[in-house]
Amino acid sequence: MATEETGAFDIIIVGGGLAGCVVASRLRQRKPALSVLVIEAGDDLSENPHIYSPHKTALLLGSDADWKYMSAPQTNLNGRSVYYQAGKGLSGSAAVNMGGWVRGDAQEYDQWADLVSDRRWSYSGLLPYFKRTENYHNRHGDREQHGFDGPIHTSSVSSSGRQYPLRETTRQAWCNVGLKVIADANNGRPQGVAELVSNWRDGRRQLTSEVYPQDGVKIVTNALVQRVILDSSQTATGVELADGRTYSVRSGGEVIISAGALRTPQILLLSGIGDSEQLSKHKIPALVHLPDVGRNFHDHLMVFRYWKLREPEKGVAFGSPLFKGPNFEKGVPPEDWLVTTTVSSTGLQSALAKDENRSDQVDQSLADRPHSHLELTTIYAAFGGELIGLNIPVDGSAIMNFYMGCLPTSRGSITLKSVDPGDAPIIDPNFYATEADQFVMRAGWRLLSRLMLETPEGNDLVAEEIVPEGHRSLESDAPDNLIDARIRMGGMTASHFAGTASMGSVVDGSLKVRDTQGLRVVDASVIPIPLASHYQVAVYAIAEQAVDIILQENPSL
Ligand SMILES: Cc1cc2nc3c(=O)[nH]c(=O)nc-3n(C[C@H](O)[C@H](O)[C@H](O)COP(=O)(O)OP(=O)(O)OC[C@H]3O[C@@H](n4cnc5c(N)ncnc54)[C@H](O)[C@@H]3O)c2cc1C
Repeated sequence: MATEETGAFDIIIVGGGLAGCVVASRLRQRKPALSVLVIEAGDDLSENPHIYSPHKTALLLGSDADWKYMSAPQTNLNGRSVYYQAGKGLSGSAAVNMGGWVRGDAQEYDQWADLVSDRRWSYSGLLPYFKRTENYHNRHGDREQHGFDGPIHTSSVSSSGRQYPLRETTRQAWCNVGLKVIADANNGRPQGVAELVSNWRDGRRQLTSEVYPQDGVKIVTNALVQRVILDSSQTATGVELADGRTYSVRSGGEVIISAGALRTPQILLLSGIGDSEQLSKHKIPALVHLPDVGRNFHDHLMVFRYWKLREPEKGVAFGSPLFKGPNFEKGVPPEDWLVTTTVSSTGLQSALAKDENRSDQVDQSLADRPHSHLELTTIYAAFGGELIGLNIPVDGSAIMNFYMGCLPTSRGSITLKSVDPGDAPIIDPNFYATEADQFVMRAGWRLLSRLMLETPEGNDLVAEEIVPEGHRSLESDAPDNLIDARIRMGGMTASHFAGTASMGSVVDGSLKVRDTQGLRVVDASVIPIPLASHYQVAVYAIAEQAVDIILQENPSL
């Protein structure tokens, strides 16, 4: 039975994740008189013993701080379902993430702004907000590009004092495959070999709910929001929880959905906002027909490869008793360089042309200049091999590569499984569905083969590739079908899910849900196209800009 909680708030935020905590904090800092309510499905995670330490991050997988989703079977990944970790609790996925601080390439932000005809979302439009979040580790860094008094302290491998034995070897190997070292990849021009930057601060996670103080914000945890309540003029008047409790916003106030890209579309749909056909299938009254809710789901597909070291006794990888010391506790994963690069434009053009025969939504501009299509790294550890049937001992005898396609053209969806908000939605990233994505991922595979098998440094370092049963090591000239087989076998999410309440179709440039009043979405759902970034940086900036927009555009607050 519905029970109404007393008092009407100025602002109700659904989801106390990364974006929700930023918006709540900044609104109260700017206007202390505002009454702000945050409703979060999970716990306050600040007491969780595994949250703060980089080396305990792996223990959060499958814990109470993880929603523990499985995707729909992926046709193009051998029918496998992919595990989707997502943060559940205050600070959301920022409480469980790896801490990579990767702003991405200005080109995609500019394309986003073009798509929605709103320069606020271009790279230069977002730059003040990237800077507002950031407390950049290099005091001599570029002041045009970096912030030095924001709440999030960044650190690079060297600024944190980490010293890995393979630093010079891996740097040289990347140079030998034709890539250049750059001093700063977080200035909108990331292509090259750059030191990994993260937001571990002296080896400790900066929990969003702490570094963005929640003073004066009313926070309700362990409370699952079922739907937004709309009145007859489609104005948001409050929210209803799965247990029947309701909370109201005062006239002129706002409901902000910040439940993340997997759950925000579910809440919209359960509120009667979405594709009327899907809503009628679930007998939900269709209040606002917005067919794109839950569509345009994009995510980065990532793949690991493993290498047996020639001289494991040298202690260059995690697991060896020689690989230790406080420097190794200041961040994860153990690696020096993050590499961003493009692919051959002629190859990509012909892949895009093949896709065009099947769909009219192919973005040919992806091949018109050198976009940041690939991100790659060498990690001085070997984990996650079980996924492809490998049992690699954690004894320092192996290292691995990670790589991901940054600008996928495959699009998936989030749809309702049922009307029960406790049921996870159907998560279908539709990975590896296009020729363009296959071309890019094969190019990444081949680049790693060159790096590890065809450079002097790789040859000195590596005895052989550790391959799943029935497969062989694949050199850079291996045929497409053999590379595909390995990608289909091991591909998984890089946890950069977005796009399910996209700007331009579901929300407008001011983050307002179309054809409604007093309702916005502020989280990764609004990102309309893939970015060559790790999304926490983008979401911090989106949330910071959202606060300016809300306060500028809503005179009643
Ligand atoms: C395992 C993992 C590793 C990652 N690594 C990195 C990285 O190294 N670098 C990087 O930049 N990015 C990384 N990311 C991505 C980054 O953390 C996310 O993009 C970012 O947190 C998204 O912010 P958000 O506000 O959209 O959603 P979230 O931070 O996920 O917040 C959503 C919140 O809403 C809550 N919620 C959901 N449904 C409801 C409901 N019905 N009622 C009430 N509350 C609800 C959730 O519990 C959650 O707290 C990673 C993500 C994951 C999952």
